[in-house]
Amino acid sequence: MTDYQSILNEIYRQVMLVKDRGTVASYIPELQKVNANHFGFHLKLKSGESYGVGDYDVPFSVQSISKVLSLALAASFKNNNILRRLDVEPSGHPFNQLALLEVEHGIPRNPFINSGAIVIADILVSKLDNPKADFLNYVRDITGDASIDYDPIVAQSEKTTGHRNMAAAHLLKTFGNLNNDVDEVLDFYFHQCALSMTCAQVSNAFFMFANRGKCLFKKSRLTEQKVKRINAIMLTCGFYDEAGEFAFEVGLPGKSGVGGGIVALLPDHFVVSVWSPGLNKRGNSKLGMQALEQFTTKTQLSIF
Ligand SMILES: NC(=O)CC[C@H](N)C(=O)O
Repeated sequence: MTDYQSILNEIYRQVMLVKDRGTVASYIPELQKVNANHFGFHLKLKSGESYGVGDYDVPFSVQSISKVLSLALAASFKNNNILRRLDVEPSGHPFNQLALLEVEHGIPRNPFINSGAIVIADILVSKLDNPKADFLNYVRDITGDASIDYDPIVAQSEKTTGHRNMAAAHLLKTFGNLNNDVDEVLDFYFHQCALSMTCAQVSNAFFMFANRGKCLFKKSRLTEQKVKRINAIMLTCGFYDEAGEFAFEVGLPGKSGVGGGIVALLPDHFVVSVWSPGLNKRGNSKLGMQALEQFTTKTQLSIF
């Protein structure tokens, strides 16, 4: 039997030797205060068994990792019109790029770049009675963990500095691809990104994507077919202009966030979550990518 804990310990030992941990995100001022030396790694097998090393129980700002959960909730509604309002192609550009949105008439390339996630936020604002509370309850529900919450300071920090997202939302509005009030949609989006979760909680939230739509203790609202599709979008678009590199090095569907978290999964096998706040040039966790590459190499478990 594979000794997962020893594999995690070995990865931890190796990443601790790395000198260049990347750069902590600074465009959201509150994120810059996070200590770059954190490192957490958590593995959850389909059987429910869990393994962790380092700071896997320390909460961090999940940022764009939340975009998969908002997509999952939006996709669970009938008549969501998702595929009429955005595409499912990799953008090959940074997550906050605006040029493509203008050229492509307000149809975002995919739900994981910011403009696409803002369209998904618009759908949720339309569908939910109390968008922020209902989305939080959804995340608590799929993880079975009522302690998960937003970090209001991070949300406020992004609200005061998120001019590119404001520009994206206004551009979407001019193309008729944003139905609600721009400020209301962005307030929801900034809170969604400011969810504070540990690696262990992120693994639990993403368990349903590795388990054909079933959460740890209950059925999710997602059909198997929708899970298959969301996993495909994670593989092709989860890392923006580094999606190819992640598939090449790690070989799993996954999603990153500028808080330094990455979650990845092998359908029917496991979910793995890693957190190291230092980012590479493309805004993905530098050590996180390295640790996941080691994990799929050592275990020989990837979709390829
Ligand atoms: N890649 C990310 O994690 C970006 C999320 C961040 N909240 C933003 O909108 O810029």
